[in-house]
Order: sequence, then C-alpha cells, then structure tokens
Amino acid sequence: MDSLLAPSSTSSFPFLNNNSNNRIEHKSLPSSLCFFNLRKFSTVSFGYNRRSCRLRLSSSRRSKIKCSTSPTMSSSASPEIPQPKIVNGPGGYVLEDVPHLSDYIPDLPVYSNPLQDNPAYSVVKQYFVHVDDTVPQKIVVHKNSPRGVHFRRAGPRQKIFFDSDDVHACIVTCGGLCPGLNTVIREIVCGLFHMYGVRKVSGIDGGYRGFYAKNTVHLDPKVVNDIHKRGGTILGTSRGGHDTSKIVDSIQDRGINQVYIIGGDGTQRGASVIFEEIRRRGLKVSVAGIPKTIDNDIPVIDRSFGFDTAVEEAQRAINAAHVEAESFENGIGLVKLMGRYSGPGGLFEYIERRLKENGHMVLVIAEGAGQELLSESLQSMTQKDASGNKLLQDVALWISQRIKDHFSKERKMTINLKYIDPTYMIRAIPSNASDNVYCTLLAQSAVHGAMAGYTGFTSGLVNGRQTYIPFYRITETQNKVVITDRMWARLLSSTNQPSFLCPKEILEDQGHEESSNELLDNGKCSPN
Ligand SMILES: Nc1ncnc2c1ncn2[C@@H]1O[C@H](COP(=O)(O)OP(=O)(O)O)[C@@H](O)[C@H]1O
Ligand SMILES: O=P(O)(O)OC[C@H]1O[C@](O)(COP(=O)(O)O)[C@@H](O)[C@@H]1O
Ligand SMILES: [Mg+2]
Repeated sequence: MDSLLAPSSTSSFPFLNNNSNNRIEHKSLPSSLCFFNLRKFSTVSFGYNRRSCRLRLSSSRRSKIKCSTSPTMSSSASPEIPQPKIVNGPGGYVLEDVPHLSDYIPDLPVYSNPLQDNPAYSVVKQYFVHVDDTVPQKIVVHKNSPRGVHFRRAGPRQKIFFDSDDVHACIVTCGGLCPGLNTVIREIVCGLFHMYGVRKVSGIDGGYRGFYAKNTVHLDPKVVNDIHKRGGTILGTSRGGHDTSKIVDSIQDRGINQVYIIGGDGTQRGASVIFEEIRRRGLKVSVAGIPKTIDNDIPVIDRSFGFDTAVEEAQRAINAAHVEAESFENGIGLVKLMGRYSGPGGLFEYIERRLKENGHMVLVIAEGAGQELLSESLQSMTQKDASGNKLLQDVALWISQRIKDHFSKERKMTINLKYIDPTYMIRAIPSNASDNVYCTLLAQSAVHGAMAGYTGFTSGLVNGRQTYIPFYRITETQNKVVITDRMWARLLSSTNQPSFLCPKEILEDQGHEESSNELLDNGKCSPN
C-alpha cells in the first residue's frame, strides 16, 4: 500500500477494555492581470441553536464573552438548548471550547489511547496533546492587548472515550466538489484503522440523503488505498436532502457512533443540526466536521484543503488567457473563477486605457459578480438550488458580450476577446502534494478528536495549528475579501489595477468587524 505521509503501520494494537455498547440506550501572475472584485457580501443564518446573547456576536465579540456564566466553564443549562462552552482566563484569555460527550452523558468509561503502544509513536516524547493546549485566533497582539479568543488544540489525547472494537464510524461528503475529498476520506479510514485499530467504517452514498435513502458502502484501507489519486469523491455528493430526524434515525438504527462530515458552509450547518439532534436524544455519537471550500468562504480557518490545488489549476487557465491575449492585437483574456457573492464596479475605461498602454490584458471575474446587473433581463436572480444557494447566471459570458459591444459599437475599436471557463475543471481534479498533506492532518485531527469524545466540532487550521472549532463559529458568517486589508492592497499593487470601489463601499468595509487596517487616503470610483 502506498502511503501519504500517514502512519501506515498495518499492525493492530492491543485494546484495553472490551466494554461493549457505545450507544446509550435511552437514547506568479501576469502583470496585465486584473481581478474583478472578488468580494463576498452575504451573511448567513445560524445553524446552531444558540441563546439570544450569541446572536449579538457578529456585531460585538465582547457580548459573547459576557454570555459565559462561570469563570471556568459554562456547561449547558438545558438539554434542549446547548450553550457555547466559553472558558475565561486571566489577561483576557477566552477559550471557545467544543462540546464533549461527557457534557451530556454521565459516567462514560475512559480508555487509554492505543497509540501509546504504537511502535511508530512510542519513541516520541509528549506525543499526546496536553489537555490545556489551546491556539490563539489572533497572533498579532500589542503589549497590553487581551490574550483573546483561543481554540482547543487538535491531536491525540492520552485518554479516549471509545473502545476501538465498539466504534462504527461513517463518512459523508456533501455539497460541491473540491480537490482532496478522496484524500480526506482515505485518511479518516486509514487513521481509524491504523492509529486506533477501528474495524468498522461505512461510507454514506451521495451526501446527506444517502443516510436514509441508500445503502452504506464498506470502507477499509484496501478500498481507499488509491483514491487520493482521483478527483471527486468516491462516496458521491449532493445538494439538498437534509432531513435531520431521518438522518439521526439512520445513525441510531445502524449503530453508528462517529460521524465524519466533509463539506462546505451548508454542510457544516447541516452537521451542526445533526449534532444538536444527537445531543437532544442523548446518544453517544461524536460528530466531526471537515471543512471544504473551493472559494475560501469558510471563516476562522486559514484555508480549506483543495485551495492550493485550485489556485494552481486556476493559474493554468489564467496563463492560457494571457498567452491568447498577448498573441492578438487588443487581446483580452477573460477567465471566470468560482466565488458566489461578488459585485463589480466600472470597467470599460480601464480596459481601454490598459489596452492602449499594454496592447493586451487579462480579466479574472468571480462567478457571482454583477448578478444584479444580469437580473435586469433575467428573472432567475431569486432561483435557488436544492440547498438554498442562489443560482447564478454566467456573468463572464454576459460581460464578454458587453465588452465586445462597447468596443465595436461605441468605440469602433477592434478587440480580440477569449473567454475561458475553467470552474468545474478546477474543482474536479485530484489534490496536489501540499493539499494531500493538509488533508491528512485534518483527517487525523478529526479522528483524534472523535476518539477523545469531542463532538460538534470542525477540524481546522488556525494560524498554522490544527484546532477543534465549535460549529457555530464556522457557520455564523461567511468569509469575504476585506477590501481594506493588506491582502487586497497586495493584490491591487501586484496586478496594478484600480479597486473599482466607491468611497462609500470602502467605508462600509471598514465597518466590517474583521477589518483591522485603516484607509490611508480617499478612494475614487473611476479608474485612474
Ligand atoms: N442550514 C442548513 N441546515 C441543514 N442542512 C443544510 C443547511 N444548509 C445546507 N444544508 C445541507 O448541506 C448540504 C450541502 O450544502 P451546500 O450548500 O449544497 O454545499 P456546501 O456544503 O458545499 O456549501 C446539502 O445537503 C444541504 O441540504
Ligand atoms: O453547479 P453546482 O454543483 O451547484 O456548483 C456550483 C457552485 O459550487 C461551488 O463551486 C462551491 O459551492 P459550495 O461550496 O456550496 O459547494 C460554487 O462556487 C458554485 O457556484
Ligand atoms: Mg457553500
């Protein structure tokens, strides 16, 4: 079997206790490149059943900290409404902790981690993560600033809450494709088998609805051995079909006690309500999310697996557009990339100036840009897919026609425009080496977390460290490009493009809570 940097020992481990039933019975870009406002504006509804004080969170992080009732840890006050677990410490330290099975199931048996007998790890000092290890969300601090929000550090724990013989894990992939899905599946399976000696792992066929509408797929290291070399997901995926009670009934009926859910923002919202229902029923079932997004719209985490691969593939399309544009007089290469919630500003004058200066240019446009402009003639603006995401018109096709019309009819200027749409190619390819490493870490972190009894968490990288993030932090908002921070400034300066934004939009963006940098001078609407 070939290995992906995962510990691939095939030996089984001695298990300590055969304590039976896990179920609780009751229960380098071209210089002529121009990125066309890759912004995201939307906010989303909460998938976590939180108290009203949590709902004020997005406008003020402080109000959240006040929700904590105890100086150490606030556990759930009611079995129906789980509260966030907030731990306050000295110096403004805050831990946004993840739920644990022992929060709602008393007297759970505890087992020693079989990894301690694993020859691969026996030589490593302090292999187990210290129970108090946490990772700060913000690493840039001032001398007197509070220590701020932290997340629990991911990794193997000395004590675990499942007897490996009793584990029946399942894996499901939902939403759109993303490079690396198969690698994550592979590494969850291999991690469970090789690190913990688990023998029962089922795949859910075709996304959430597969829980109740399809048979499960048997998974073991042999079955998943080669799958990281393929794009897509061997389990299949879908949008819609999230019926919480039917899903949890199926989990209960099949005796599943660890659920690994791989998917985007919608999927994590779905995972959050599954976790809530499991908790409400008092089941000993850990729910772990592994976040994926092709356009980086999931908050808190550094980046999604697959993003590196997607950028690499997008670069090939952009390079092709550049070659085409460079080879023709007044050549314009137009590339559409994924990114749902985006909006454009003025453009034609800038294109003309750029063509006069350079003779060619490349435009990159987000799929969600300018939907309101297209919708003047099309009524599909309000149409949604099965998951509730708005259906998008092809803005790049529309804008390429508008550019052609503008230059031929109004400017009497000949242009050569080539439009490349690499969107589905980008997300359907296998992940590259660096994403494979990332997939492995995410998958192993999720496995360690579930085995340790944590639940209702997403496994994610924060400031380069693996963490467990409570679902509500992943689902409460969507990442957007902050047009007043240094990343956007770097993009503008490296592509030498104007921002196309009005001062009003910039001011609005400065009001965004994540935006930390001040605007230095007045923005202008027109390209100059
Ligand atoms: N608020 C929600 N509550 C429950 N399930 C949801 C929610 N939002 C999305 N889902 C489910 O999550 C799955 C994936 O969502 P989708 O938005 O299509 O993709 P992604 O997870 O990639 O963003 C779908 O099966 C959808 O029904
Ligand atoms: O045609 P589909 O399957 O709806 O996919 C298109 C959408 O999927 C995405 O690539 C990713 O969206 P999700 O993260 O919701 O899966 C979007 O950028 C795009 O609009
Ligand atoms: Mg999504």
